[in-house]
Amino acid sequence: MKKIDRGLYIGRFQPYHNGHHSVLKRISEYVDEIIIGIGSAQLSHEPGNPFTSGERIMMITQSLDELPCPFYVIPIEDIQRNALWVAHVRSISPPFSRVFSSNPLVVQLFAEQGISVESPDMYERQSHSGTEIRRRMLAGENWQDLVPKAVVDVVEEINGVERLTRISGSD
Ligand SMILES: Nc1ncnc2c1ncn2[C@@H]1O[C@H](COP(=O)(O)OP(=O)(O)OP(=O)(O)O)[C@@H](O)[C@H]1O
Ligand SMILES: NC(=O)c1ccc[n+]([C@@H]2O[C@H](COP(=O)(O)O)[C@@H](O)[C@H]2O)c1
Repeated sequence: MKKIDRGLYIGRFQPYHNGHHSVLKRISEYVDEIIIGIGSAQLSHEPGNPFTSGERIMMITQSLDELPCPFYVIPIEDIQRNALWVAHVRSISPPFSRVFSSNPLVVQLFAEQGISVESPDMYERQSHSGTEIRRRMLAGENWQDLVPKAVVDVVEEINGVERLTRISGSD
């Protein structure tokens, strides 16, 4: 049976931005397939987590139409027990042999289960973070240049900036 080198990349993607996009394009050069795990999938309509998992799936899928390897996007809800989280992820994900994340808790939890985690280099981190993009959306500043065009289209389709403004009590 052929062993497929499948990598798991986890994030909240609130929203998906050019930093995530550059990491995924880089990873796709050396794994056979990629699983993109949408963390905190149950959260939406909060200032720090404005978009639903379905909306995040649209952002990611539409941005990655030219990725050179197959990819899967799966929602992963949080659970109350960190010690069981890796088993939870494995129970719902396609099988994977490695993980990509820079989140220290994610790195620790997978390492404790004997799964190596690679932390890809950051891409222009000062501007390319979900926090900065949400701040710019609220401030009426340019956020569109920090995300793939497909993400701009999805945010427009769902009136995402208006939603974020309302739930942040900023209008
Ligand atoms: N600019 C970037 N370049 C490369 N990787 C990034 C960048 N920003 C975030 N990541 C990584 O992407 C993964 C998912 O992160 P996440 O979706 O929380 O993005 P974030 O920009 O850090 O969001 P937030 O600011 O909302 O916490 C994490 O491993 C994180 O380290
Ligand atoms: N106990 C848990 O449910 C648990 C533990 C570790 C990470 N996570 C999730 O993994 C994701 C990690 O993504 P970030 O790197 O974007 O923070 C987050 O959604 C976080 O909530 C969940």
